Amino acid sequence: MENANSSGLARTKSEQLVELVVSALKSQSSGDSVGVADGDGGGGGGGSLTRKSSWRVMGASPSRGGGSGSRKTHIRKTSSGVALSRASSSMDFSFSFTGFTLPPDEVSDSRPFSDDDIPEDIEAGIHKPKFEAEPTLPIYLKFSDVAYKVVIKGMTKTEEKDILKGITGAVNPGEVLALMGPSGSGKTSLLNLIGGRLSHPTISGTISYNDQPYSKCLKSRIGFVTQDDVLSPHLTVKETLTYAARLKLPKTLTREQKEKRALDVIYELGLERCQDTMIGGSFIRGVSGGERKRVCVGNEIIINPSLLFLDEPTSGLDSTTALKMVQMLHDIAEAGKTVVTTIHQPSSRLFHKFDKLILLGKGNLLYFGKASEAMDYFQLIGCSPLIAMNPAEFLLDLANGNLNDVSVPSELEDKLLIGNAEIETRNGKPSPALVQEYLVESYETRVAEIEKKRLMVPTPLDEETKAKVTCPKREWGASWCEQYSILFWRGIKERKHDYFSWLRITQVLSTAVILGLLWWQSHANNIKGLQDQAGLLFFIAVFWGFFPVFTAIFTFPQERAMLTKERATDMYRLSAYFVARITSDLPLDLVLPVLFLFVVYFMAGLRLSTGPFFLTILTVFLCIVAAQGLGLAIGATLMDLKRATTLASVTVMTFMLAGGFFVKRVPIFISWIRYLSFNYHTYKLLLKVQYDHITPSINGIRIDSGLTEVLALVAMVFGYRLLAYLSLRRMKLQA
Ligand SMILES: Nc1ncnc2c1ncn2[C@@H]1O[C@H](COP(=O)(O)OP(=O)(O)OP(=O)(O)O)[C@@H](O)[C@H]1O
Repeated sequence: MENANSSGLARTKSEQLVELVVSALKSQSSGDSVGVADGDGGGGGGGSLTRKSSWRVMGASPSRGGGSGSRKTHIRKTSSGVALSRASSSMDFSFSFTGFTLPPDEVSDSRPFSDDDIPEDIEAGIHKPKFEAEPTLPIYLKFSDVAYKVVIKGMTKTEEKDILKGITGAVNPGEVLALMGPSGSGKTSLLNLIGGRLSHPTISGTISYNDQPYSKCLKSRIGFVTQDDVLSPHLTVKETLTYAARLKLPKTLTREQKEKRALDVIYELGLERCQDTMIGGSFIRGVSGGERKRVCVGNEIIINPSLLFLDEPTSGLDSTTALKMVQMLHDIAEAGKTVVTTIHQPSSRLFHKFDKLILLGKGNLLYFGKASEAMDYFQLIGCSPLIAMNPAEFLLDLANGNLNDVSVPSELEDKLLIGNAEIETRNGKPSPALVQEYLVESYETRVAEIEKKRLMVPTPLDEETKAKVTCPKREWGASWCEQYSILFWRGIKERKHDYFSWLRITQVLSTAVILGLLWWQSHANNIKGLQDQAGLLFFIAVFWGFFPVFTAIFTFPQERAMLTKERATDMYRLSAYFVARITSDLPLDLVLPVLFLFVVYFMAGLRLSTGPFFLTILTVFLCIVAAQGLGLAIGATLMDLKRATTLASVTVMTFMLAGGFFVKRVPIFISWIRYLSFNYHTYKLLLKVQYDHITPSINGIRIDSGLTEVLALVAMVFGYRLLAYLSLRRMKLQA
């Protein structure tokens, strides 16, 4: 093993410190981080951040990038202590809110990277200049007797289901609270409730933040990492975090400071090597699962939150990566944050990283207290493992009511002796329901009251600090114009892949060539030729009415999860998002029709003059933008792709039939429908552009000034979009 002394780069700090670290390394056989307190640093109980120096001493392997077999020693000093880790075997990233540090030079290599890779700059032992992070408000979270039920409407009857039944708990700054329990026990519901994400008339109990109720301004102090990683697949790690920083961080910071904060987070989370790699998704190879999770965490910690909630941050990760993740949460808490996380089946090493634990079973509270004391508590009530067991496995077995390899409490044994078949399972153990009942009762009689009394003790903060969790109005990180500009460019980056896909270009160009060949050098100098060309113009009006509708209906249903997540943290105004979304589509949407018309116009020999050519392009643009509006409105109103595509196909077909080409004599009671059809207005405008110098009417359609058609299309452009916007607003209220 190499140690710090072997690195020439590490000799810039005092020999004493290096010795201290080396001895710590020797004593550390597990590979976990070792923190050596320097003064009163470590705990973070008070929660406020102090300015700290931050430097790292790295025992680098001789070659940058490191041989696969080499072990690397990481030493980090902060004023709160010296942190050391051996990255090859364990932690290759750690979090320190002891002050953001300058990131290394950008690493050009963007290959997908393994979680075990060690960032080159860390190996090189570059000294990081200190960064001043604003201290965060310490938040004491308490919740008492929290209950939540839902009404489930069945085919025949409606019944109430208790999701949470009187849950009590608390977590302080500097602590990590783990919510554990079997699947469906209510962990996510509890997390959403205490994270201010769930409001429902059936919720009862009290939840307080520094003894104050939830207020909207807490949103900017809370980070919430959801179970599903909602990220844009086409953005790189760096882009994702930079956009988040620019939108979320306060207006008082400059753009450069915000971008630097994003780089600091990348550095703190050990994401340097993949910062230029796309996030990826189902169809695009991107970063690894562990990196993805870290990006999600980065997205939330970028605002330097006081309270961090995480829903299953370790799900889908291997045990080493999961341990790194939990170690990181531990580091975040140590910097004075309050961390609450749900966890499924932690390894025993991971279990011991939690300060407090809540064990849930079918919505009941089975244990709340120090994680380290959970085993003692269950031993006290007569449930001890009979074989060596991972504590988490033991607790989950209990929460499931499974007493295999666990001693049966005497109280339950007595009940079994009475010989009631309903309470006994085949292997002679008490039934899960009976075990659950016993555990709930034991907790209620032995612990619950004491814990509730403890919660009554006021938070150790002065009134002014406590009041900081309430505020009259919310603050945006950026002005409306900045939000618009950031979201506009983000939209362009996200979707440029879709728009310029070769498939789409081939589709449009091949249609154009086929049309050009079918109408090759057609002439409008006789009635038959005129009618033929009118057919082509009608097809153009239908083609460019059809495509935009069917691409636009996907817009909001596909972005719903992202929009809900980002709006939940007040990242931007809905209006800024909406305007950015619809305008960022425009330049890209207008390129393809220009290509299309260049091919068709000249191959088909339409009116060869500059004015009509550009007016044709303008007419098609107007048609596209109006049709897009319809697609956006349908998508935003229904928010369900199946229903949206069904409605869109019926509407588009109706508009096409009412477009004035197929039926000339429409019954009066239904003839109004043509005025709703953008195909009709586009067709009329195209006829005007091509033939107003030849004839006053074609196929029974009168050619007039064209003003009505332009006004109708403009009204559709704005009207449909307004409808879409209002539907999104309504969706937000429901979310
Ligand atoms: N809105 C709801 N309507 C109906 N049932 C609900 C609702 N919300 C939660 N539930 C039910 O409540 C129970 C707890 O759900 P929750 O998601 O909180 O569990 P969990 O412990 O987080 O599960 P997992 O570990 O599988 O994610 C589940 O049985 C779930 O089906």
